[in-house]
Parts: sequence; structure tokens; C-alpha cells
Amino acid sequence: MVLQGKVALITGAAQGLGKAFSQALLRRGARVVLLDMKHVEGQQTGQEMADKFGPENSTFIQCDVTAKEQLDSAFNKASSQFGGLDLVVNNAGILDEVQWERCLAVNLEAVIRGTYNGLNHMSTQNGGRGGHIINVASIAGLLSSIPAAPVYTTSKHGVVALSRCMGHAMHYKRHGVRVNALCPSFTDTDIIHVTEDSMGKDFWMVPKTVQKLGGLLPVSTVVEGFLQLVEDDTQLTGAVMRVTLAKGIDYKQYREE
Ligand SMILES: NC(=O)c1ccc[n+]([C@@H]2O[C@H](COP(=O)([O-])OP(=O)(O)OC[C@H]3O[C@@H](n4cnc5c(N)ncnc54)[C@H](O)[C@@H]3O)[C@@H](O)[C@H]2O)c1
Ligand SMILES: CCCCC[C@H](O)/C=C/C=C\C=C\C=C\[C@@H](O)[C@@H](O)CCCC(=O)O
Repeated sequence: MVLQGKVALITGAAQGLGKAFSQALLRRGARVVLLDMKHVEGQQTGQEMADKFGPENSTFIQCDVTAKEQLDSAFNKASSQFGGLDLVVNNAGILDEVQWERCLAVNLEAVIRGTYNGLNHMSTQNGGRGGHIINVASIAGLLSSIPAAPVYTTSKHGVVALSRCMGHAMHYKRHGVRVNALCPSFTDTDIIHVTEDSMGKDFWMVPKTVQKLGGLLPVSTVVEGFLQLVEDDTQLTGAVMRVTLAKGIDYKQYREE
């Protein structure tokens, strides 16, 4: 996808990976709608983007992705303000094994809704231009045993499965919308600063695992993978991109099913 003039909607864009993805898209001439439930941080990031790239090229909408009416309304607003959508990035996520229902609601249910909303808005069957949905999963969504984070891991496995199903050629032919999953390993953002309050007694395993894996990925490496996926012009769909310290950026290979 050539990004110049395209319209992107990104959830969880106030900070971390979502903010970095937004900035990378704006740099390439896309217009970006930033969604986040954090009002102060979101406004601040929105202002920063407006100052750098022009107020006409981005906007911040406060939105809790788990609230159906807020998410639907944010998609409608974004689409009417910018004249349709070309790219949806379902990125908002949390790591919470204590309030695990919330973890599933943010990381999985809202990504399902965001994927369906993206299809509704971009499908050529509904008068859309076609487009691309990128669901931010995690390398945790490809590993079979992460004992400290069972629900987070389950949610990310769900995101990978969802993206592979909705990225299938059958859906792509109907809608003209590609769906792919992005699976980074531990990256230098706030989500990994876990406590006993959010993770329970096994919280110490997170820094220990990071250490074992050789450290954190810089955000810039994940942005590099993200841009490769967005700018790919081979009609890649249903793909799962991994970003790890050990192997860099690659795609998980699946046998024909
Ligand atoms: N950092 C990592 O190690 C890592 C690795 C793999 C995948 N991921 C995934 O990347 C995504 C982005 O995370 P990050 O690392 O930038 O963390 P982060 O905590 O810095 O950012 C997450 C953002 O999501 C927002 N958010 C959370 N719940 C929300 C809700 N209900 N509605 C709207 N916004 C909400 C937060 O306010 C925050 O701005 C997440 O899906 C995360 O699971 C992160
Ligand atoms: C604990 C979950 C944190 C989630 C943050 C983010 O999404 C990144 C997750 C990435 C990978 C997690 C891997 C965890 C693996 C361990 O359980 C273990 O399998 C790794 C052992 C490494 C080793 O022994 O060398």
C-alpha cells in the first residue's frame, strides 16, 4: 500500500507501539485517527502529531475499545471526517492476569469488533475502497506455554487465529480487505512493567524472561516490521509476522490446510 493520502485508524495510540506506528504513517503522508481510552496522554500525543504533521492530518478520539458504542462511533467519526478508511490497526492491549476478564475484553473481543468494523467500513461490497487490517498480537500468541500469563497468551492466540481466518482468500475476495497479524516479542514499552497487582505472584517471571531472551526489542524494530507489512504490495493476507531479537523480522510458515 502506498501510504501517501491514505487514512488509518489506530487503537491504543496514545503511547508505546500505537504512538510509534501513528508517527511512522504520518511521516509517509498518511492521515491518522488516534484512538485511546487515556484522555490526557491521548490529547497530548494528538497535539504532538498535529504540531509535527499539520492539524488537518490527524485527530485524537477518546475511546474505550471495550465499549461497543464508543468503538462504533469512533469508526463512524473517523470515516466521515477523513472520507473513508484504508488501514485499521487493532493495537490496544493490556497485560492483566488478575482482572483477566478485562484482558480478554481488550485484547480479544475488541480486536474482533475492530476487525468487523474495519471490514464494514472498507469492504468493496459496502462501497469502500478495500484496505488492510493489522491486528497486533504477540509472539506469546504463537508459543504454547507461558505459565505467568495464561490469559494474555490465550487472548493473543485468539488474535492470531482471528487474523488467519479473516485474512483467508475467501474473505479477501468478498471484501478486498487484507487481514494480517503482527507478533512482536518483548518490546521496550510500558506494558511490560508489570506488578503483583496486575500479574499476581508470578509477576517476577516477566523481567526474568526478558533477561533470558537477551533483552528488549527497541520500538523502532517493531515499527520497521509494521511498515513492511503495511507497504507490502504482494496482496499478502492471513499472514503472521514475527519480530524477535533472535531472528529479526520474519513470517511464520504454516502448512497448507
Ligand atoms: N511491549 C511488548 O512487549 C509487546 C509485545 C508484543 C505485543 N505487544 C502488544 O502491542 C500492543 C501495544 O502495546 P504497547 O507495548 O505499546 O503497550 P502500552 O501499554 O505502552 O500501550 C497500550 C495502549 O493501549 C491503550 N489501551 C489499553 N486499554 C485500552 C482500551 N480499553 N481502550 C483503548 N485503549 C486502550 C493504553 O491506554 C495504551 O495507550 C498491545 O496489544 C500489546 O499486547 C506488546
Ligand atoms: C509474560 C507475557 C508478557 C507479554 C508481553 C509481550 O506480549 C511479549 C511476549 C513475548 C514473549 C514471551 C515469551 C515468554 C516465554 C517464556 O515462557 C519462556 O518460554 C521463554 C524461555 C526463554 C529461554 O529459556 O531462553
